[in-house]
Amino acid sequence: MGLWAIVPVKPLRRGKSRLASVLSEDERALLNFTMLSSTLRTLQEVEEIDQILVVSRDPAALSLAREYKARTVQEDGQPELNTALQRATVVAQMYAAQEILILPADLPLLSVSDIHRILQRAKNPPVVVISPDRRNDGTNALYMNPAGIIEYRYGPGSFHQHVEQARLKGVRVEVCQLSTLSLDLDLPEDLDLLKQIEAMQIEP
Ligand SMILES: Nc1nc2c(ncn2[C@@H]2O[C@H](COP(=O)(O)OP(=O)(O)OP(=O)(O)O)[C@@H](O)[C@H]2O)c(=O)[nH]1
Ligand SMILES: C=C(OP(=O)(O)O)C(=O)O
Repeated sequence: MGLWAIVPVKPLRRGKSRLASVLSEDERALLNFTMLSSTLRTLQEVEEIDQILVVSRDPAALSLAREYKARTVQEDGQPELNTALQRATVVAQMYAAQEILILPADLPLLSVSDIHRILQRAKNPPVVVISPDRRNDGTNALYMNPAGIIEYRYGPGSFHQHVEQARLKGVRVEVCQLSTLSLDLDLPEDLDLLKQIEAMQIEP
């Protein structure tokens, strides 16, 4: 069944640990909750997405996902992002998903138009579309058609790793640079940048 968007989420109280020097545990949990809600709201607005799937080991994250009519995959075993995504992809394939779009829950400026831009580049499969982070190091959005055509290589240098995976499989790669989607909140400097952007937007 069509296009599935998969959102991986760490336990809400544990995610964004690299912001611990500037945010308390409660603040990080609230930030994670807010960013997951906003990601799910944005995905719900994209008509082309047939199903949202959230993979997490946190019952609170999974329960929030269900409020947005998302399907859920409960993670178990050793926490590992690529394993979690692989498992979620197998579930999507069981429902005959043809296309997969992976979006982490830490993209505070993600918009519907970002997703449309990715989907515009996704014509004529087989194809992999990658939106890197602003450092051209990580992978902020990863689209593939058909589902499962490449293996997940999230972690340091994942942008180049995913490009390489696609090349190994002989699949066309589209790199989609989008300024809003390129900001993921990892480090205190990313939070500072977000605050600057938000301040600019509310000025007359
Ligand atoms: N389901 C699942 N999601 C994960 C896992 N690791 C990371 N994620 C999610 O994948 C996305 C990208 O992860 P990171 O940018 O490393 O975020 P993070 O792990 O919260 O950040 P740090 O704790 O600071 O390393 C975020 O939405 C995370 O919640 C995992 O083991 N399982
Ligand atoms: C795991 C990743 O996320 P980040 O770089 O945000 O930690 C990645 O982009 O591969």
